[in-house]
Amino acid sequence: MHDAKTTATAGATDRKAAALAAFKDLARDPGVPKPDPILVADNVVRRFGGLTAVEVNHVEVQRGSITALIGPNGAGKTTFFNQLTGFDTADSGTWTFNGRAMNGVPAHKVARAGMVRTFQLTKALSRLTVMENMRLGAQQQKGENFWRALIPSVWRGQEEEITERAEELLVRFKLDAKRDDFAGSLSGGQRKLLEMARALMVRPELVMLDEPMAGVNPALTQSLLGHVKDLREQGMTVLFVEHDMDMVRDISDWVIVMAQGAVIAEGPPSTIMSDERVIDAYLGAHHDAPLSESELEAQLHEAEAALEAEIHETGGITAPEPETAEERQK
Ligand SMILES: Nc1ncnc2c1ncn2[C@@H]1O[C@H](COP(=O)(O)OP(=O)(O)OP(=O)(O)O)[C@@H](O)[C@H]1O
Repeated sequence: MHDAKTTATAGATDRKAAALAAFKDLARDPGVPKPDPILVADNVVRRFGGLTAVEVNHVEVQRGSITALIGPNGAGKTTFFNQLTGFDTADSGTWTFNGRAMNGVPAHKVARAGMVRTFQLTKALSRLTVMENMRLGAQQQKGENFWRALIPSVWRGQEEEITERAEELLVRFKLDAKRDDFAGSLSGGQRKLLEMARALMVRPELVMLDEPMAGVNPALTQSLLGHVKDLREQGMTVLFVEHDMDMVRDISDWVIVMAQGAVIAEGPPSTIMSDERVIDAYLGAHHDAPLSESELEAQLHEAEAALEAEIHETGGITAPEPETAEERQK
């Protein structure tokens, strides 16, 4: 039965309710099948020398949900993200996004297919302005099309569309006043917002966030949480890695737990931390000391160098490729 109140708030409540309904009767087993998975991974293995960083037998991510991926330090969460999004090459394994095989697909094509990620250490290039970072989000995630770039009327139209989309997102993320500031002048939290806004330039279906709350001061916490919930309200699927259990409890519909490279448990956020397998994994884990300022800075430089190399490969920040349904299928 629909009364006036439920109708008035239908947009927000329906999405959350639909996500929760999808998980309602699921077993709490690792790899449990979901009613409508957008992402399905099988036997994904990544080794570094003698260390097996990832060994995921089977996992599914439910479409339209906010799913948290948690686990102790070194569990393989970021490495697993890297495999799925084409930023690193798995030793073996297969995975599909919307039913389409994605293993071996390079990062910009993964993004073009509608699956984007953000980074633990934000990759916002500090020597580019906020707007330039946004424009780069459209181009860099989509790759270059040499022939289209030769037809000025085509790319001029796209340039306008890209600028318009960037402006719209900057307003939504309250970064429009910073449009012409260097990304390097932003606070940690503002960089996280920029990273999320930049990922949305390609209108993704699945947004993968790597520790969206790390380094964010409390003043921006609620705003970031709101933006993540908003992604689901707009029909996107969210998979995020996070250590902050308050955030996990607050926003996720379902939690997947990794330890020592494998998925060891799944369940609702309200009870997952009382699962014995999860307690054992956290108690048995080696706890790293938090990174020092200089270690964080060094990692940021490394991430920027990697991104700069990537930009160099894809050829700068001009002449982005158009986005059409036909192009996305390629
Ligand atoms: N490029 C690499 N070379 C060698 N070992 C690596 C590399 N990347 C990750 N590892 C190792 O793989 C394991 C998994 O690391 P990963 O960063 O994926 O874990 P995580 O769950 O994301 O951890 P955290 O929560 O601390 O970010 C760790 O033991 C890590 O040291």
